[in-house]
Amino acid sequence: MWALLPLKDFVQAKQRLAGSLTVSERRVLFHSMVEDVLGVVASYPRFEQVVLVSDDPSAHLLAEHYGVACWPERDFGVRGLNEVVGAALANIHRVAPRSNVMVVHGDLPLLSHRELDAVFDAHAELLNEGPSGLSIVTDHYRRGTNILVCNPARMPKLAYGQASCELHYREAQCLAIPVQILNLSGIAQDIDTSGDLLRLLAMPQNSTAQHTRKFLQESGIAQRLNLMSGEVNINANSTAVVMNTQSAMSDWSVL
Ligand SMILES: Nc1nc2c(ncn2[C@@H]2O[C@H](COP(=O)(O)OP(=O)(O)OP(=O)(O)O)[C@@H](O)[C@H]2O)c(=O)[nH]1
Ligand SMILES: O=C(O)[C@H](O)COP(=O)(O)O
Repeated sequence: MWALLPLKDFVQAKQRLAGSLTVSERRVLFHSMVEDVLGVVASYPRFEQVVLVSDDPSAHLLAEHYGVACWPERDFGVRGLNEVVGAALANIHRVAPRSNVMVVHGDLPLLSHRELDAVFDAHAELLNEGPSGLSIVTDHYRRGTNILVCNPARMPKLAYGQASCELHYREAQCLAIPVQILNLSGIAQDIDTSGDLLRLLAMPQNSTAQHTRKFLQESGIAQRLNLMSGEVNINANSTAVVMNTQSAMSDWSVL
């Protein structure tokens, strides 16, 4: 099994956090999450090869540091996550035609060897049904595809974006490729929004997400987000009071 990590330009990453984090905070946050993911993936003994696909110089430095490969995205001559992952899978198929590939996203700081074991074991079981299979590890909302395990020789058209879990699942079914959706709590917790960051910060500390937690604490982002979420609650409470007042007033007018 190969691991493939597509990483967009670090300054472009995590746009959905633009309302709460500055550009440079988003860049360092993404770097920290990628370090957490790479720490786990690069030391996982069941991967034959780990390869990043990115044009960002930071990705190339990280690859060197963790002793993994990094393919420049520009070499593929395509743009967009689906196209880049598709081209990289085709390349893996050329150099290692018998290998399956696990596509892992960079925003999964809670990834662990224990959960990778669970994905490997579940996928091996799926392959008892035939030579190809598709395993999707989805997110908390069962919408996204945080990890995809596939055989590049026989797989559905990639559909990362909105509701990709369902699209990947249905397309595999149409092509009669055995397919399964896996729920694993660490992998399910990708970091897209400030709510995701608050959930991560509220979790008991363990050996996962260490770079990410350290950055959030030392940068002051953790304190800032907690403060902001307190303010949101206060505002939500006052809105509730106003609504009660209004309904009380309408009761009065009815009387
Ligand atoms: N190499 C490469 N990786 C990509 C590209 N687009 C997304 N990715 C990576 O794919 C994974 C999922 O990314 P997205 O959810 O699309 O983007 P994101 O940066 O996590 O979040 P948003 O900017 O808020 O959408 C992350 O590891 C990204 O870095 C791309 O065009 N090229
Ligand atoms: O289709 C998907 O699952 C997304 O592109 C994955 O990434 P996100 O959950 O970070 O958006």
